[in-house]
Amino acid sequence: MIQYDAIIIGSGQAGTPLSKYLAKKGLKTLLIEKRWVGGTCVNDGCTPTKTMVASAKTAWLINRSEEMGITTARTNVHMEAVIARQQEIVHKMRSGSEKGLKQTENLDLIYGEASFQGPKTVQIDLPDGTQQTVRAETIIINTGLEPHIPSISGLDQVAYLTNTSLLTLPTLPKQLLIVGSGYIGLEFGQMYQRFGSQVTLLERGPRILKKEDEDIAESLYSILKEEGVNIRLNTSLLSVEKSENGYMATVESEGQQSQIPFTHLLLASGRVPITKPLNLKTTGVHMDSKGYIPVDNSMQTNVPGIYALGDIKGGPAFTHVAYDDYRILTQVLFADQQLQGNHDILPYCMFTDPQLGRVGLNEQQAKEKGLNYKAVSLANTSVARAIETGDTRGMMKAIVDADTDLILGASMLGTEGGEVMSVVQMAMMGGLRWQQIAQSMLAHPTFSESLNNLFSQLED
Ligand SMILES: Cc1cc2nc3c(=O)[nH]c(=O)nc-3n(C[C@H](O)[C@H](O)[C@H](O)COP(=O)(O)OP(=O)(O)OC[C@H]3O[C@@H](n4cnc5c(N)ncnc54)[C@H](O)[C@@H]3O)c2cc1C
Ligand SMILES: NC(=O)c1ccc[n+]([C@@H]2O[C@H](COP(=O)([O-])OP(=O)(O)OC[C@H]3O[C@@H](n4cnc5c(N)ncnc54)[C@H](O)[C@@H]3O)[C@@H](O)[C@H]2O)c1
Repeated sequence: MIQYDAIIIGSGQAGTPLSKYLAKKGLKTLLIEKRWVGGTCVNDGCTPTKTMVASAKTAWLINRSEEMGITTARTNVHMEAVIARQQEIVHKMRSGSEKGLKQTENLDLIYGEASFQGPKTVQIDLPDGTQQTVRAETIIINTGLEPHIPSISGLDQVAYLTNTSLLTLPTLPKQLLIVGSGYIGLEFGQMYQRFGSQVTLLERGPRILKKEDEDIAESLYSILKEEGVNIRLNTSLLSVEKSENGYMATVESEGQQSQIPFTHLLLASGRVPITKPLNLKTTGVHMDSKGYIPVDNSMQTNVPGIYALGDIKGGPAFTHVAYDDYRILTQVLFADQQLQGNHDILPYCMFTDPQLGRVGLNEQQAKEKGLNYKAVSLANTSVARAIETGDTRGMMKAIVDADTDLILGASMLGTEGGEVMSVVQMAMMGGLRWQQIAQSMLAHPTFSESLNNLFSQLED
């Protein structure tokens, strides 16, 4: 049995940089990965989807080029080339990351599935069918999430897709049925509608984006409808079966059953923690009812020496949160500090087009918290940069504290909404009051310049 100082299970957005950091600090470190280095983000999350969103935007821009005074020949989408471009970028990032790990002194990378045999002992099931056992005083779990597969009658008869398998499908689905209208459903749904599929999104709730403000969700809903995405709200998928030309779905909406034909099915109804294979019962590490591993402010589980980072610990599931967990743990282990991620001003961005950049509180959260707030919004039809660049869809919205004038949060639904949101995030981090943004000189004509107009409405 090989003894290490630290073992990291899962090469995700926290585990990968952490393994290099620990090894550089002189700890004999082992990183165990069952699939691909880089985890979800690099391989079947952020990188491939945003690469394909860019291809889909190109198709969309070409299709409306006449509005900008340019005519082109008919648009042809070559799915094989779109997928090849995406895979090339993914492989480049993955192999760059793998090379960096392999070149790090004091660091071993072993491909295989890890499971605990005790609080300090881990077994690795290697790809050749053999096992290896390793030990360490410090063990970090960074195993992430996987797609939730809902129990739907007839699903075993359908070669359904997930966010992983759709990324290597070389053909364009004719009729793509998507279960779930969360980030994954919306990003893929719009992307494939733009590539030329007829997309139907099923959402069992009464609206898309239930965690976002209703006016923001409504604005994005209209944008997607306008592009031809068929969104069925209050609708649950009951069963699927083979039909003459593909498949048939039976759905229920407000007590009524109806049928939807489809050629491909994407399951995007949420993601679940990968904890089962870890055999945590041998460690005494607690899981919650959904299988997430709760941690304290120092990222430690209830068992001393076992830590959990990234999506597996529950809470917001984003790459930058996992990376922040890595930063926090390095402070805890080497600077003896108990830092806490500042999730009050948590930023995130959904990469539909237009993007939805979000930071801090939205109006419904401010209401739920009973805060004394003011909300202000600006349609992008009033944003000079949006008019000039030919895309006035969406809106800007901000929430401020009515007592302190500090900015509580923003929702930026618009072209480069993520970038404009980041400007507001910096203002929040710096403790600026809304008047300072309303009266500051911002470069003309940028999207961010319209923050002047957004916040100056509060002067009335
Ligand atoms: C389609 C999609 C798009 C996304 N887009 C964005 C985005 O634009 N922006 C954003 O911020 N976030 C995005 N996310 C979320 C983001 O990918 C995750 O939040 C992030 O990857 C979480 O990182 P992590 O470190 O927790 O784990 P992961 O990146 O999920 O890595 C976990 C790793 O652990 C490995 N593993 C699991 N069990 C074992 C085991 N027993 N033994 C060994 N290895 C194991 C897995 O194979 C995996 O490589 C997206 C997610 C998806 C699915
Ligand atoms: N741009 C980004 O940052 C980005 C992009 C993609 C994913 N992600 C991360 O991945 C996580 C998972 O995304 P997701 O979209 O899979 O999950 P989600 O939980 O965000 O959304 C799932 C949706 O499916 C609906 N649903 C669930 N079961 C259903 C059913 N049987 N029939 C109809 N609707 C059903 C839910 O009501 C919900 O609206 C996100 O929370 C996010 O953190 C981030």
